[in-house]
Amino acid sequence: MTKTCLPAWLTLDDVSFAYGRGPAVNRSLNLTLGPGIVGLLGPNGAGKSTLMRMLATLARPRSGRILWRGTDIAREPDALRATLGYLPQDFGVYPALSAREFLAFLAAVKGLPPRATAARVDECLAQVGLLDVADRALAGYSGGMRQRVGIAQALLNDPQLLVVDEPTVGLDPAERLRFRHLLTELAGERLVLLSTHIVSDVEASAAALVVLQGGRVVFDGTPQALVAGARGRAWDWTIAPAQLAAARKNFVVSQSMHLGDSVQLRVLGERPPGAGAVPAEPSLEDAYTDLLARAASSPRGLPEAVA
Ligand SMILES: Nc1ncnc2c1ncn2[C@@H]1O[C@H](COP(=O)(O)OP(=O)(O)OP(=O)(O)O)[C@@H](O)[C@H]1O
Repeated sequence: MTKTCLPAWLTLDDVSFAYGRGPAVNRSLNLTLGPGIVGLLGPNGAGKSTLMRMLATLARPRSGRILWRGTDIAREPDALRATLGYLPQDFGVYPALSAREFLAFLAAVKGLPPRATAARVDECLAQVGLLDVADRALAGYSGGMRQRVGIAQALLNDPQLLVVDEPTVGLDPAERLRFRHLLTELAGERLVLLSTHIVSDVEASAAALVVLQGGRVVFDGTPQALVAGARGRAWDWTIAPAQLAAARKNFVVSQSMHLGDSVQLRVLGERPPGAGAVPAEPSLEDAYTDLLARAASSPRGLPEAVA
């Protein structure tokens, strides 16, 4: 996927982007991605959507190059567009249309050959599990079903690069799970770039993670490597409820659970937070929380251990 995996399908070479005055993506963006699911994690405002818009050829980097299989997409955007599927964060549907009508419309917009459209639309609806309800008006679809329509439209041209921007926002847990399974099924020989700020969205499926913060890549590697970076820095600590506010203020707390008259915390940091704290095995969520805290406190935004 990133760094270690070949072949390199998508390469970002010193990419930067700015809206007006402030940089949204800094000059140092360098990534090499291959097929499989790549989770793009980062807090709000990290630059995930901006990066995805550049990959979808909707925004041009201010500097640097994005290469799709060796071709600079700024010079030859069609090389990528022909094989790109994109589900934007703000994907909207025409509520009066059925899924089948809506996809047929988008197939025409995308220039699919008219004779092949009906069959391809049904294939895509089947892939996302919506064939049975294909003739129902989209107004009656749940949020999760609408997102699956979004994936179906992104699949119309059988893309090699599928860019999916925060697809699970607003979905209930069952729909979220179903959506994750769907992306795993679709990955195969595609590069699926899935952006989210929810670690569990990518925990089970992504073989590679890229973490952005403040427009910089602060981690690029496997989930296992991210967890390894937090080993020795996670502590379980049981305190009285009255100490909770101070603990939150003074330490990086990734989890807290009230147990009767005490509170059990998972704290991240170099040293034990206090008496009675015991070492713990960090989860991916812990490692991500730790990474963001370290990146935020580092002057260059890059923690030494993961740079
Ligand atoms: N159209 C715009 N004009 C000006 N600034 C923008 C615009 N879109 C985004 N930004 C700024 O660029 C930075 C990166 O935003 P971006 O939407 O790419 O982040 P994100 O990681 O996708 O965040 P979120 O999870 O909230 O969508 C932020 O500081 C944001 O305020």
